[in-house]
Amino acid sequence: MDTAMESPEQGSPQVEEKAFVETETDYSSIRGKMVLVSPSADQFELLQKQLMERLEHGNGEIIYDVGVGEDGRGLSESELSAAAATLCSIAAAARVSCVELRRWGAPAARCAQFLLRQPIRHTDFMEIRVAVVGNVDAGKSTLLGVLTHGELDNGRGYARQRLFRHKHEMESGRTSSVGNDILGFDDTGNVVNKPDHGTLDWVKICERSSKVITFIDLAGHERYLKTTVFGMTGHAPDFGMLMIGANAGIVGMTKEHLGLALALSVPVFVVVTKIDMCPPNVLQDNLKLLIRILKSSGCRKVPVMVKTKDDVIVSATNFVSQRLCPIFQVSNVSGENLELLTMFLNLLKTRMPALHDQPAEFQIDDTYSVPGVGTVVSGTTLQGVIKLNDTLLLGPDPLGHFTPITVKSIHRKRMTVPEVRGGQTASFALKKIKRSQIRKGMVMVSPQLSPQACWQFEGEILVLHHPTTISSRYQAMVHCGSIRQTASILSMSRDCLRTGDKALVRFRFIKHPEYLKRGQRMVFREGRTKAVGNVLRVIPAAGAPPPRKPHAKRQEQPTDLPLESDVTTADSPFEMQGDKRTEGHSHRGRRSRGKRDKPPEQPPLAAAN
Ligand SMILES: Nc1nc2c(ncn2[C@@H]2O[C@H](COP(=O)(O)OP(=O)(O)OP(=O)(O)O)[C@@H](O)[C@H]2O)c(=O)[nH]1
Repeated sequence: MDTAMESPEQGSPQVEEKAFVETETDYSSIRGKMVLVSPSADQFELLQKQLMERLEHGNGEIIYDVGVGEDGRGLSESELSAAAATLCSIAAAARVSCVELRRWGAPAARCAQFLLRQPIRHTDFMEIRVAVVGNVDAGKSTLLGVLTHGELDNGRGYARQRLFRHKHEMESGRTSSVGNDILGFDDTGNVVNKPDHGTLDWVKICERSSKVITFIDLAGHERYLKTTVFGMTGHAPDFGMLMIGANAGIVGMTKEHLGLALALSVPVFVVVTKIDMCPPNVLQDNLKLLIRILKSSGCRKVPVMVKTKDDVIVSATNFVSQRLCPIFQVSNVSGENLELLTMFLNLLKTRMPALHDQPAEFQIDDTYSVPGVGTVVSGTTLQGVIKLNDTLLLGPDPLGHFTPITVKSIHRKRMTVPEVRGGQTASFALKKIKRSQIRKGMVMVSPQLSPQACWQFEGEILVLHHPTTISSRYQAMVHCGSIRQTASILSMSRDCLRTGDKALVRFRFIKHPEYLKRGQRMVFREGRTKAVGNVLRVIPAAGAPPPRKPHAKRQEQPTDLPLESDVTTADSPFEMQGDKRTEGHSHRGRRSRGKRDKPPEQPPLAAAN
C-alpha cells in the first residue's frame, strides 16, 4: 500500500471481531486458527451458530478471517485450503454466499479473508448512502453515470447526460439539485445494474441486490452550497465521496465540501478523476497537497493511496474505525482503477444503527403531489419499523402540533414494500393530507414518543469561520437533519464569538417550531460564515412565548450553563482565517428549482390497498 504516511496493518483487519460481542454460548472450543482446518461435528455446529450470530450483528454481512486465531496467525497453504473449504461448507449450510477476497502471508503463515453475505431478502436489501461532493467539473456526474450505467465517458460529457434532471442542467452541464443514483450488488459482489436502452429500472436493481449504494449527487457550484449542505445533513449519508479533478486539484469548493463532511463527522474517501489527461508532475503535486491537507491538524486523517485489491480490502474494513481516508485515482474515460472503486463500494457497511426496537422516527426531506396517489413524502427512517397502515404523528405544524396520519403505501427506491426499518430511506403515500400542509424538516413519529416541538434550543457550537464577530441577535440558517430554517441567537455563554471560539448558544427559530433531539449534529451558516456543533437541550414549545419578530428586544441574560464543549478547534476542518469576502454572500434565492409535482426519483406509488 502506497502511503506517504502511517499505513494500517497489512494483515487481517479485525473490525467485525472488535465490535462483535458473543452471546452466552461458550465458543471457547472454536477459538484457535486450526479449528476450521478439520473441525469435529460439534465444532462445525458451533462455528455455524457463531457465523449466524455474527451475520445478524453485521446486518447480513461480514468479512471472515481465516488463519487467524488465539493460537497465532498463519497456516500452511494446504491447511488454508482445508480451512477455506470448511468455511464454504458452513456458509453453504447456512445459505450464505462466501467469496474469497484475498490471501496473503509467507508460505508457512498464510491468511485469507472472505466476504460472507446473506442472499437477497426480497425488499430488504442493505442500503448505504454516499454523498458525492467536489468542485464543479471534478467529474461527479460523469463518474456516477459510468458506475451506474457501466459505460465509459468520452471526456466530453457523454456519461453525465443520463443523470441531469433539469433542462438548464442539460444545457449548462452543471448539477443544481440533489440527485439520487443507485448501484446494486448481488450477494457475491457483482454489479446488477443493467441499463435497458440507457435507462435503469430501479425496481429490477433492488430485486436483484443484496446491497444498494445510493449516491446523493450534490452540486459542485458555490451558488448551490445551500443545497449541498442540505444534502449532507438532510439525507443522512453514511459516507462522503470527495471528487477532485486530477489536473485542477484542490480548487473552489473542494475544501469547503471536505470541511462540511468532517464537521458533520461523515467519513470521507477521495476519488481523483481525469488521470488520463493529467501530466504526471501535476498529478503528483496535487496529490501531495491533498495529503498535506488531509494530515493537517484541521482534518487529522490518515490518507491511504489505494492501488491494489489488498489496499481496497484493508481500507474498506478499517475505514470508519481508523480515520482512514482512502484515495482512488481513476479515469472515467479509460476506466483505469474503476474496478478498485467498485470493489470498495461493495465492501462498505452502513454506519447507521437500525434501532429496530425503538419507536419509529422518520425525517422528511421532500414532498410531492403524485396524480392518482395524492401526497407523498420522502426521507430517512431514523429508527424503528414503519409498516403499511401504521398511524404516525406528523408535525410539527406552525402551531407546534402533530397530526395523526396513516401510511397508505410505502416505496423503497421505487419498489413497493410492506415496511421500512431504521437506516432506510423511503417514500410514503399519506391519507387525507394536503401537500401544502407538509414541509421539509417535519417528522413522522410513533405516538409512543409523545413528540414536542420547540421554538428554542441550546447548542454548543464552534465557530469555524466568521469575518468579524457574532453576537446576540445574529441570524443564520440552522441545518440539522432535514431541518433548514433561519434562527437567531438569543443568548450566548460569551459576549461575542470570533473564528475558533466555542460557546453555548440559545437559538430561536424565526418562522415555525421544529422537532429536534438532544445530541443532533448541526451547522449554523450564512454565506461563508459557519459554525458547527450539537444540540444540547431542547426547550419544548409548550408554554413558550410565540416567536418574536426578528431583531426584537435583545435578551441580555447570557446562559449560565458551564462551557463544556466537546467541539474542539482541532476538530475544525476549515482553515481558520479572516475572510476577505463580504459577509452574507449566500446567493440565496438564485437557484431556480421550481416546485415539482412529481418526484424525479419516485414515480407514482401504488394506490392504497
Ligand atoms: N478525460 C476525462 N474527462 C472526464 C473524466 N471525468 C469527467 N470528465 C469530463 O469532465 C467534464 C465535467 O464532468 P462532470 O461530471 O459534469 O463534472 P461535475 O463534477 O459533475 O460538475 P457539476 O455537476 O457542475 O458539479 C465532462 O465533460 C466530462 O466528460 C475523466 O476521468 N477523464
